Amino acid sequence: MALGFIKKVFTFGKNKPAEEAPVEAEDFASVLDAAGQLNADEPVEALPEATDPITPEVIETAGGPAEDEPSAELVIEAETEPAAPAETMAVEEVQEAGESHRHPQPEQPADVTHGTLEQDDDDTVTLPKGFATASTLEPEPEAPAVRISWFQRLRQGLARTSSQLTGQIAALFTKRKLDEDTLDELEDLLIQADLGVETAMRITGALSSERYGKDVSGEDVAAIMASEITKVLKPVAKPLALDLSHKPHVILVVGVNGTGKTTTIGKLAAKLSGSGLKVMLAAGDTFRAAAIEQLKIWADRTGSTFIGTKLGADAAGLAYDAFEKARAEKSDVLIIDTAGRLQNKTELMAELEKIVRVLGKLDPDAPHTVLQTLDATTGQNAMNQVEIFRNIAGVNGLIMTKLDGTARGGILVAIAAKHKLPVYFIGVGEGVDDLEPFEAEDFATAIAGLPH
Ligand SMILES: Nc1nc2c(ncn2[C@@H]2O[C@H](COP(=O)(O)OP(=O)(O)OP(=O)(O)O)[C@@H](O)[C@H]2O)c(=O)[nH]1
Repeated sequence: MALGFIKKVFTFGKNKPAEEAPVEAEDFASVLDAAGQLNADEPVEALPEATDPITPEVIETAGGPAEDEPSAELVIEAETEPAAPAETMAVEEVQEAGESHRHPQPEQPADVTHGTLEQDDDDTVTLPKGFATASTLEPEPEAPAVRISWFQRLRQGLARTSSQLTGQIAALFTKRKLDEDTLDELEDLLIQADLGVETAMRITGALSSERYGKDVSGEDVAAIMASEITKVLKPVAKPLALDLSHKPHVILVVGVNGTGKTTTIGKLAAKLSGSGLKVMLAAGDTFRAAAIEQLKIWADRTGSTFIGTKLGADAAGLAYDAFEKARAEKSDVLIIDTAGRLQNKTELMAELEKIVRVLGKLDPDAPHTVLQTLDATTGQNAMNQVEIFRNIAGVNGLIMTKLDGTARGGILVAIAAKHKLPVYFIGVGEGVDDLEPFEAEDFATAIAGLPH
């Protein structure tokens, strides 16, 4: 099916199996330390300066309201389990030496099927698990070994959040009948765990209607909590829909500095390029040399094309140049990194608005996805950040990072309840494969400390 005639849409997520790595581990080792971070001693080649395609003083409203639902024409098709990006293996190898918290890529069962996407030149692209093309609504086949392995990692990541919560709940419900006092105390606990007032009330309401006046155990509460949290999360747990008829589908990544933008872009690029898609990464955070260099390293290690500019250059100009270059080179996906200096909100707003506006000059629908990264460890701040970036840049999807090792994972539930924006992926580590599609039930079960 030629892309020129049929709008190809596929969705994106889930883990991939490991396979051969054509890139040598030492290629990464030379520029990255064991945590996958930039080795400052390693030089990065000089970058061309971007031109400014528009006059900066004309500031229009950017983005528009965030969309809660992807377009109805985004249809999902059966998919197959793809080959893992080569970089995944190489990074694992690099990490083996020094990082005990890294998890090996799970073994892929032999019977997992593959998603394919025919390109213009009749080449067939094998999509990673979690991607789909447009001609079928078939659910993706289960891959039990991968799911179990992923759930264990998720539980491990959310252990601090769940053990704090379940420990307090268990203490509260030791030999107590469910009455108004215990319900009030439970509500306070749930709110303190960052789950949000709305979800806390949902849980106590459900518990009250099922068990009022009866003996209640911590396990009973956990089961009801998991069920109610699943209901809150299900509507936002969506795959990232890519419309490849755009060539490139432009993803603008926004968020406060340090929330994991660059790392997440690298992880996404690894998934996409690993499935055979042509990916370009644009270093739109022109304020920090390290951010530019870090993105270049991610481009190299994921086999993506890199475009950057000089420090302090116009980010919108870079975005414009990147879009033109990605188009000329027929890239499938262009991912643009941005600065996230909330310290100067006016400047940040002007910059992001301008990026959105110049991209719109080349394609009125661009950026096709505006993705915000949120750092789970910041708790309620993450909630406020969605408010801000949604207004500034028209955020229409979220990725929550650093869910590993935080006691504040509950904030994802509060954000889902309030903003109702799709949550595409969650980050549970710094490694290239530590990004997983967001699954409502898995997350709710893990946070409630229940077995899968
Ligand atoms: N533990 C953990 N660390 C993460 C995760 N995602 C990103 N990080 C780390 O968070 C730090 C900041 O990540 P960056 O990708 O540089 O964040 P950024 O938003 O691009 O920040 P700036 O470059 O300052 O704009 C790095 O040390 C990452 O390795 C995650 O899911 N878990």
